[in-house]
Amino acid sequence: MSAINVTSEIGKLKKVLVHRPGKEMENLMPDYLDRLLFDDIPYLEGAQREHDNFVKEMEKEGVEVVYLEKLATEAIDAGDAKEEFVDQWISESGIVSESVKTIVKEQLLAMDTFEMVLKTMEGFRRTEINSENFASSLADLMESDYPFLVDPMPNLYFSRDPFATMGNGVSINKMFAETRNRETIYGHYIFKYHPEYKENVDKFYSRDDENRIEGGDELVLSKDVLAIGISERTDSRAIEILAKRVFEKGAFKEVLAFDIGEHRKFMHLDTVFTMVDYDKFTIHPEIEGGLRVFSLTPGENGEVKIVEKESHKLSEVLAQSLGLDSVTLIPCAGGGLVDSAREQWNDGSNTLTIAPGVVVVYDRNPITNDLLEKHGLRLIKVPGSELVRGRGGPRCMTMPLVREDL
Ligand SMILES: NC(=[NH2+])NCCC[C@H](N)C(=O)O
Repeated sequence: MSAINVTSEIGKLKKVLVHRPGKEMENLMPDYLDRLLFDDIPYLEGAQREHDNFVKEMEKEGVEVVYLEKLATEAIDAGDAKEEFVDQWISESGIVSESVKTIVKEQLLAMDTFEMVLKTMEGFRRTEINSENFASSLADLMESDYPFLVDPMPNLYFSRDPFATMGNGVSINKMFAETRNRETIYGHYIFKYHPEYKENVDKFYSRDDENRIEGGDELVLSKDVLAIGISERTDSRAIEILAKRVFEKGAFKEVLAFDIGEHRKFMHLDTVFTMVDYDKFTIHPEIEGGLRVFSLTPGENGEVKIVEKESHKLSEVLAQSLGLDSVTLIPCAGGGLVDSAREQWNDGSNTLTIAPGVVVVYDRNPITNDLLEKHGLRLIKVPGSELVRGRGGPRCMTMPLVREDL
């Protein structure tokens, strides 16, 4: 029996993984926001209040919420892998000087495992290491004006992206930017050592794979169909490789690849498209009409057959692949140029469905929310004005581990 079961985007959510924003947020600086994929600096206590409320609302609906930092700690302890983890984290940290590596390793190993996990997420300011204690390398001296020895990982609360569950398996991802690719170490250790997740979980992708793919692009439309965005973050080659592997396992029968172009504002497919009911989707109007969609299905001799869909109308493609007479696409903020741009930017289309027709949304997108309610959806509206400064919404902040089958 696998600890992972995710055969749709809308089946009743039973167990979900999140990360509570931590001190990594207090290592965001205006000069380095681009490097860390942020557009503003959240207020940590406000973001934590909003995140705690988000978790409470899911728990009120009967969802078991587990935290990445806790699962990673349990996995590292279960595998007696603290030094292995620290060595790997240091090798990916960007620290150049051997003496600094030694000092940082000693500091981390002196902490209890949970504290160590949180510190690896937070990063190290240069001032945390007494400069007299280490012989600087030339590289260190050249970088002395950069205030961090090790960058923080402020995007970790977007637990949707570093790995993605699908069927009874997982895609541990290779991510677009270095700042986020480092995040995948936690999922790697969970699926390597955690007693609940180290066995009976199919591994469809690995952080050691070459081509990039991120969980915001990976949607489980049904027990048979995956939708994956070709985007700023996900390479078409990665989709082909993943499709071949899920087909080999008999896990899915079709992968729909949506070409959404390479745009920061549409960084992932789930920023412009999410499933909210058996036959209803939120959509950003800019992708509704002329989207190139490719259907990947099992071919001869284990190959993948790829066909470009003739129709560029998403509604037709979805109805056909999901075996529905028709689907309803609900445009973000009603589709108006100004309103939909404003509300998509604040993740009006990035909804989390916790049961068919029951959807968690940010309260700050009133036009989209009103439209969703008019389509008969029950909304759970949560504040997110600090959380959204990282450009992510309720779907971004969650990774389903168990959903009931439909
Ligand atoms: N699934 C999502 N839409 N995730 C949003 C991630 C936002 C994050 N700042 C990034 O650029 O990666």
